[in-house]
Amino acid sequence: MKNLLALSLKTVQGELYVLDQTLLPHQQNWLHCTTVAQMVTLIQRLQLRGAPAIGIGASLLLAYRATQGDSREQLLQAAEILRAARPTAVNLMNNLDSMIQALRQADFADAAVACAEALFAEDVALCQNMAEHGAELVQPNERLLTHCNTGGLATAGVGTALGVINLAQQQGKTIQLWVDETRPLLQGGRLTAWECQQLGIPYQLICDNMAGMLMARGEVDRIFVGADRIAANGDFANKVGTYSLAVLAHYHKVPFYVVAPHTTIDLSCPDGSAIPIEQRAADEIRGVSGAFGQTLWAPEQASVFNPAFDVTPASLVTGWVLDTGVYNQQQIADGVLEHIVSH
Ligand SMILES: CSC[C@H]1O[C@H](OP(=O)(O)O)[C@H](O)[C@@H]1O
Repeated sequence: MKNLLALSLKTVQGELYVLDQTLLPHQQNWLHCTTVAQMVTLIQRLQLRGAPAIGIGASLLLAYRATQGDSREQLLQAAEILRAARPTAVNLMNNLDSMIQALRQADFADAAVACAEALFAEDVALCQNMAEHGAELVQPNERLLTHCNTGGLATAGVGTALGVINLAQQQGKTIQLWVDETRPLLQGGRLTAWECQQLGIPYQLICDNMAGMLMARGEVDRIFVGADRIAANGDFANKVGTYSLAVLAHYHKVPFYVVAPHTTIDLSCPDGSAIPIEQRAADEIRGVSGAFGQTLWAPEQASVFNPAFDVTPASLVTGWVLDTGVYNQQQIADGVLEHIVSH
């Protein structure tokens, strides 16, 4: 395997390493990943997270196993196990389906390595294309808002929504960014804040429940979020809290954009109701770290509802920023997503 370098993934002399995102921003700990079970755990614990990144990480692990002499049958079984690691982000399934096709070739080991490397390179290019299309929407001095983490940590390239925001900043548009902390795992407060500090993006961290009052005060000009799966009608699943943001944006007439590569589109989902939503452990919500280093716990007996994602209907979306361009509701209703996926 080639040496590959992304913010949360790298291959060095044929070995695969994953940056443990649960320890960011305070520790940068690269984990050497050699087994399927290890990769499944990394994905399920969100040590490796972000729709594109988990698809690429799983594919690179499969390619690594191929270089270690695993048989085609072992690799096909591994692909099915990896494919089921998390249920919502369709990039995982799409990428592994490409790997499964490669494993059906006669020279399956070389084909698997080539496929994983191609998926990595593809995502780098898709991220750049999304950034360029999306940054054109941003006007100078706008106050932008984003939810969760959609930067380099979540992809192989510059990111999706945060890639758009970063390029607008690089173009000298002097934007400001409101960063939703994104309860319960603080992908915004820990990861987007960390990326913004490295990128020099001026940001202010807010609790998710503050976005509404900022919009009411006219302090949000445009919102960019990512996606884990986009249905054929343009509905999409993204980190929980996205739907609430979209409703508030609609009410306050704030332009609301979803940014995703075409590898996030799933035409087998006719609308958002068909998107499987991952349910996660109760303790992710029951436990909150206090300001003095202690953990504040809700009652152990507390019954908890902890969906990792929610679904935003296309009717609340101003535009879809994809690697192929920016699309409005009419274009989505006219079936542009099917055209994009089939070409
Ligand atoms: C470009 S990442 C897309 C998406 O993935 C994140 O979910 P998670 O942190 O659970 O992997 C979040 O929904 C991002 O918007």
